[in-house]
Amino acid sequence: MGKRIYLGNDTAGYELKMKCIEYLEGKKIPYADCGSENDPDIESTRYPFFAAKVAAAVSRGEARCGILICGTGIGISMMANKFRGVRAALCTSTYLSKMTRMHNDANILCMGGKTIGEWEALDILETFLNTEYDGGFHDGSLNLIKEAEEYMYNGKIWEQEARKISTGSLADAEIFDRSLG
Ligand SMILES: O=C(CO)[C@H](O)[C@H](O)COP(=O)(O)O
Repeated sequence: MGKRIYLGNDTAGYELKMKCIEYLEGKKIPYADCGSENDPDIESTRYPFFAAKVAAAVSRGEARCGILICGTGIGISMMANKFRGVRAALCTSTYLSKMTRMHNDANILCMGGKTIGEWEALDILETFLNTEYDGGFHDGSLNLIKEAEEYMYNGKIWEQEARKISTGSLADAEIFDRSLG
């Protein structure tokens, strides 16, 4: 069996996650449901726990990709992006879903259970799963993100390398330096 798609949600994302699971089952795509379950007897679940389960699996290379759903998709994407190697993208349209695969090689799709309808969400999901990363020019940008991760995790100085990757002029490099503070 190939790698599974990992799904996670909070209470507000539960219904849409179940629709995504129906879709995956219909297509016989293997998945792992990391919760939360919808238990009316407990208070609302907290999205960071479920984002962490999915993001850790993606970060370790155990998952094909992730799907995370909270009310808006915002909080759950914020948490997922704390994990090394995770590129979680909040998508509200099929266009964004296509672009984030082609340009960002996003490995977690985030959606808002309260902000989009079922059919739009499934179209976004299908596009996410069926769009390949373009590579080429975009590798340079992803390398900069990786360098920033090394800096955050290992304290490596990455500015010089980032400047080399930058194809811009000296003026661009100066703007880049300023943005690093
Ligand atoms: O969207 C979210 C985070 O970005 C959460 O789903 C939302 O904050 C949960 O709120 P509630 O428990 O009132 O549904």
